[in-house]
Formats: sequence, C-alpha cells, structure tokens
Amino acid sequence: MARRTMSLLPQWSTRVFSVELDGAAHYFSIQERHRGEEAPRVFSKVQDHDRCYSLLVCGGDRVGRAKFYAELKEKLLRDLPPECDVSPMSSFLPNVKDSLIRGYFLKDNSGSSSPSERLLRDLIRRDPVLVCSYLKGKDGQLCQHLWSHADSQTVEMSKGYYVVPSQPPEYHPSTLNIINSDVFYSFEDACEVLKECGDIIPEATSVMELLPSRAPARSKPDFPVIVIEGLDATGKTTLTESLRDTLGATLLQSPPQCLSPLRARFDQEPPLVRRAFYALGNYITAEQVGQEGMKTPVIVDRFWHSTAAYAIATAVGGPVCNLPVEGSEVYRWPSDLLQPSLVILLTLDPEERKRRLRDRGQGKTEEEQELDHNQLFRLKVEEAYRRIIGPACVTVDASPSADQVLQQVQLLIRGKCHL
Ligand SMILES: Nc1ncnc2c1ncn2[C@@H]1O[C@H](COP(=O)(O)OP(=O)(O)OP(=O)(O)O)[C@@H](O)[C@H]1O
Ligand SMILES: Nc1ccn([C@@H]2O[C@H](COP(=O)(O)O)[C@@H](O)[C@H]2O)c(=O)n1
Repeated sequence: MARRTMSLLPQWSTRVFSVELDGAAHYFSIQERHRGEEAPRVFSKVQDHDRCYSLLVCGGDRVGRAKFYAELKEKLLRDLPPECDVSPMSSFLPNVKDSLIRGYFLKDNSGSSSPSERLLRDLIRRDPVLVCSYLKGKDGQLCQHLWSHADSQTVEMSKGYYVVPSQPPEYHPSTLNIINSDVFYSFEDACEVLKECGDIIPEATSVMELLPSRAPARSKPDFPVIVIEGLDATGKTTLTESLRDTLGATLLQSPPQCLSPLRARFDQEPPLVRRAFYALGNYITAEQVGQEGMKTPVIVDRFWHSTAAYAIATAVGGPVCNLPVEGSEVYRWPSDLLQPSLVILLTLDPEERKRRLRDRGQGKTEEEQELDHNQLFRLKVEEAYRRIIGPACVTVDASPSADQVLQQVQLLIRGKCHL
C-alpha cells in the first residue's frame, strides 16, 4: 500500500466521511465498537440489498492524484454496471486544513457484486486508491470494511467499523484544501506545480520558459494601474478599450497574450494544474504592468480577483453559504504580486448578461456555460470577488449604456487615482 495511504490509517477513526446523495450531503464517521443502542440510518436512500463501496484517491504525488481523480469518474461510469450509482464523496479531519481526500461512493443495486468488486480489485492493485465496502453487521448495523492490498496481489478485508451519522462540520470540507491546491499565494508555490508536471505535460516547460525568473518587484509604477473585473459579457472588453482610448493608457490582460496558445491545453487539466497556470499568468502580466506603468496609465482586463474567485467558486461545492467566511485567509492578496491602484468589478443582472451573451453569439468555454446554467456557481463567483481584499474591488453596475458605464468608472478613477 502506498506510503500516504498507510499514514492515513492511524487517524482513520477520527475522520469524517461526506457523501453527496440526491443533492444532499450525508456525513458519517466510524467507531470500533457498537454502543448498543440502535444508530439512526446514515443513508435513507440505501436499500438493504444495495452493495455500497467508497473509493478515496490518496496515494502517489499530487499531480498524479489530481489527474487520476479527474479520470476516475469517467472510468467508473464507463466500466461499472448501469445499475451502479456513482456519487462524489470525501473524507476529512473536521476543520483541519489540507486533510481532505476526494473520491466516489458507489451504490450498486445490480444484484451481483462481481463486476463492481472485480473493477475495485483491479483499481486497488494499480492505482492510488483506498477502497472500502459497506455491509450490514451481525446486529444489522452498517459496517465499513477497509480493503487492503497484500503483496500476493489479493485483497483482504479488515474487521468492520460501525458507521454512525455525524454532524456537518463548521467549515465545509471542500474549503479545507483550497490553499495551494486551487489558489496559490506566491509565485514559488504556483511554479512548483508546473515543475512537478513537466514530465507529463510538456507544455508546462513552455510556460516556465515564458516566466520571469522570480516574482517581479512589487514597487508601484509611476502611473496608476486599473483592473477591470467581472463575469463574462459584463462589458470588460468594451470598457477597457474605451478607457485605453480616453486615458491614453496601455491595455494589458491576464492571462497575457503570450500564454494564449497554451491556454486551451491547461483548461483541460484538473484544477491543481489549471489554477497554477492562471496564477502564473498574473505574474507575467505584473511584469508587463511594471514596465508599461512607468510610461502611461495601465488598464488590465482581469487579474488576480478572477483567478482566485473562479478557483474558489469551483472548489467549493453547494450554495454560497459553504464559501469560506468573509475575512478568511483564502481571500488575501498574494504577498509577492503587484497591487493595482483600483479594481473595478462590473456586475450585471443575469438576464441582461444572458442577452448580451446571446447577441454576441460567440462560442463559450465550459466554465462560461457553467455560469450560464448554474445560478449557484455564478453567485459564488460574484461573492468571492467581493470578499477578496488587498485591494478590494469597487462594484459598478454595468447595466446602463456603455457610455454611462465609462463615465461612472472615469469618476471613480479621478477620485482614486487623480487622473
Ligand atoms: N454597457 C453596455 N450596454 C449594452 N451592451 C454592452 C455594454 N457593454 C458591452 N456590451 C455588449 O455586450 C457584449 C459583451 O461585452 P464585452 O465583450 O465587452 O464583455 P466582456 O466582459 O469582455 O466579455 P468576456 O469576458 O466574455 O470577454 C458585447 O456584445 C458588447 O458590445
Ligand atoms: N486572470 C485570470 C483570467 C481568467 N481566468 C480564468 O479564465 C476564465 C475566464 O476568462 P475569459 O477570458 O473567458 O473571460 C475563467 O474561467 C477563469 O477561471 C483566471 O483564472 N484568471
């Protein structure tokens, strides 16, 4: 068994498990002894004849784990019998940072355990997974059996642990691993991820070649630096181009143009790699801002707020209340990244945004489509934008005409940057 898997076992009984079944999170923990009283059922939707299994991805290096987790769902949906439901699951130590392990929960009502168990045996032999099965104990209570893989390539079952319901934790489990998995707070931390994937993603080396050798100096350029943020189709391009023309400013963007040919490649990667790519794009843009900002005002189309807000909203499952609380360290500005003089967040009524998207008629990225049909995701991105500090963003209603929005933003710039 992989070293990381072994190291989990001593704390196994202090872990909480979370399974998303029928749109709701079910939390449970395990205990060695049955306390005698009848424990309430953890999964009301699991029938007596269902066979249940959990798979947690927890061995190997972090890039391998992230890639394997992304591929695992496809593999399970493809290779398991159609009567088998696959739901997201995780295991964590309540409120302990970096303790989250992700995986899937399988509920098989095909009546035969053989195909699922064959697949799981195969996975446990070859891949970084920890497998458990859930069976009724002698007293009728649900027991978790942790599988282990012995040298002889056979699978043994441990003694059962009783499954008991658990209270939802104070912090949503999906917030525990955000730092350095979804959001990176230094140039070094984001670079480390790309270095680690150089062998499996050749394009990572191309990105490294475009990076400055270290985080560009944070010293303020002579001229103001104004960042325009907002969801897609809120009018960023329209506004940034007008500001460039009216202020005689240089217009830059993050990710910078030099990363455009590599962007689609990194958009296919799991969050760890994808978010590190976008984080690094900000440092290339910061270097350009440092140079141009000595000559003219600089307008930047998307910067750090976009990188962090989308990453946080994607990582955190469920409704807005699951986001890390306002003031959490997750919303802080990276200590080595240039701070703009002003960040404007354009907001728009969802119906008007959809109308503008339709009128524009361009193809949409997967994340844009997600924003479109997933109201929860859109609310989480907007709320995360608002919670980021160092600088915080100033919200501007983008529903008036393009000219009126421009005037409103010019007023703010005059007030804050004396331009
Ligand atoms: N204030 C406005 N009123 C009406 N339409 C607008 C306004 N601003 C922009 N538009 C139109 O809305 C559409 C989206 O605008 P724009 O491309 O500037 O948004 P964006 O935020 O840059 O989008 P993306 O992030 O997807 O590139 C365009 O067709 C644009 O002409
Ligand atoms: N600084 C940035 C800019 C963008 N992103 C990610 O890209 C997507 C939105 O960009 P568009 O060019 O399509 O408007 C969005 O999905 C962000 O995840 C980023 O992370 N950082």
